[in-house]
Amino acid sequence: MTSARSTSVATIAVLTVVGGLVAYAVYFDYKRRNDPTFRKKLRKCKSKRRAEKVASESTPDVSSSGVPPEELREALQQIKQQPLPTKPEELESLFMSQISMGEGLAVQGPSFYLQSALCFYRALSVYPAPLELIVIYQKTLQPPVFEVYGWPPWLLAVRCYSAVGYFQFFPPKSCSVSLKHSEGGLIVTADRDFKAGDVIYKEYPVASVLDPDLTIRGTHCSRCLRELADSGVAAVRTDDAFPAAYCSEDCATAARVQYEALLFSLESALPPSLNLGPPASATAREARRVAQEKYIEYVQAHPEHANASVLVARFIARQATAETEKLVAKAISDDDYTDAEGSDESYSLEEHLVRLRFTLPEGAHVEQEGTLLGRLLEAAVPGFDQFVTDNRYKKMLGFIHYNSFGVYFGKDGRDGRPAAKDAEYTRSAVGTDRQVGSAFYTLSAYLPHSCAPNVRATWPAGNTQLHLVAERDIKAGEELSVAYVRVGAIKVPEKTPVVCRVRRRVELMAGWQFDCTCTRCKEEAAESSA
Ligand SMILES: C[S@@+](CC[C@H](N)C(=O)[O-])C[C@H]1O[C@@H](n2cnc3c(N)ncnc32)[C@H](O)[C@@H]1O
Repeated sequence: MTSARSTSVATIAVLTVVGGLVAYAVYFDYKRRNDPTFRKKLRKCKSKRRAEKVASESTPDVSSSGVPPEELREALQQIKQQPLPTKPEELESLFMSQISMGEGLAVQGPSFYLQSALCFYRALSVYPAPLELIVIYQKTLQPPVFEVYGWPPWLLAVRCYSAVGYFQFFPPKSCSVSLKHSEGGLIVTADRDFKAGDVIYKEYPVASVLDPDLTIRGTHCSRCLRELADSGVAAVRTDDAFPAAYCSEDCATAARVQYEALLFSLESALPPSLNLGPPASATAREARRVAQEKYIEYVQAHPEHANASVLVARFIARQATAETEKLVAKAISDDDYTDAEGSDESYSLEEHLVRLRFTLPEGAHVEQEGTLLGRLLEAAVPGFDQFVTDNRYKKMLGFIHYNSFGVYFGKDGRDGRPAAKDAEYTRSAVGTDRQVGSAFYTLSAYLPHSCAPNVRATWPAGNTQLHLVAERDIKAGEELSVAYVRVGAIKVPEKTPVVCRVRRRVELMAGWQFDCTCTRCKEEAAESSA
């Protein structure tokens, strides 16, 4: 694959095949081999882009198309409102017709560029891997058509949702559970019988973060949260803006590839092989450093959502880099989406959030934090700030905060976690105050709470790999539930069941704003009123 990346044409062909982008790959390859005009156009575009790149000293002006932004926005809005087909064959046919119409319009001259670009945009919106398609567009379309979008490629990529069915691919069959619609929303059910103690599935988080006190002490891996004394290798430390120590070269590389390079380093946020722009100037690098410093200072001074804030930043970065990972050789294994085997990523990462419940965090603090994160990302990839609007940031924080797990090791977790003034709740069967850090898991996020849960999230590997273990025998089709809070005694047993019940319910209300309706709560309420 590496050698194939030496020419754009080969890159495109390889990328499309690697990504499983059959429709366009077949179309593109067919045209490339059989259509001399297309080949000529491709060569012309390539040399023009090369000449432009050499001539250009600064970041290209992405809104140089001459199309007024309002007109463009309105046109895109209209496209978004058009209903999309649901069947794969209809989507494919829509995709092909838009591509072909877009190409037809593009060759008719500048007055058709907007219409042509809109066709390509519509094709993009039904495409499962938008960034790959954008790269193909960039390499094949005439620059004015490409640039008429007025947005840089990354921004477009993360804006586009896959229209291909999420439930078709998620959760992966190997997890042995299903997501089902029920009256109360989505539930997770067992695909087969399990015995007490069985591991139902294993899952790595999309984003994880070490607790602030451990980050400062540098005792645990910043990515997999493993205790460094346990890892048997010297910690790999980085000089990046955000303090980080890693248990291994693998973890350090994975963190770098997935989020660190984009968020907290001064290196290019885009893999060089994507060739998406000139290198950043010294001024741009300094602006980036300042933006990172300001964001970090702000997050550290506002501990209310300290872990969730970093998780959101890492999630956003992960979302962007996940798309590019498909384009470049992977430096890490494939196992950080749902389980150790990886999953079929025919949907965008953000689709994992949109079906979950969330609370909307309020206050100027959240807005300010979103703005600072937007500026940090903008300094790394121009245009990215438009993606992190106040409202959007608030929602993402709400999703992640509401659905994250507290990662703890051993039976009862750790002692001595500093008490926070405003507790940041995470789901934890031993209590948030015994965790080493927080993590967001795409599949486990769907698990509801029960005070008598039938499954338990455990971390027996001493890192963020979650093992979902059956607490008792489970029948196929049974709904799975975990404890979001401590439901039994840990070290200090509560004196009476009533005290225990009240504490659980208070914590659930404070952390997740719901009144627990589980069978145990109902039974205990009936007993105490009898
Ligand atoms: C992640 S969701 C659980 C899956 C959920 N059925 C859904 O629609 O996504 C968590 C939400 O489910 C509801 N929930 C979970 N456990 C509950 C419980 N024990 N009692 C009442 N509501 C619960 C609450 O509204 C909570 O906000």
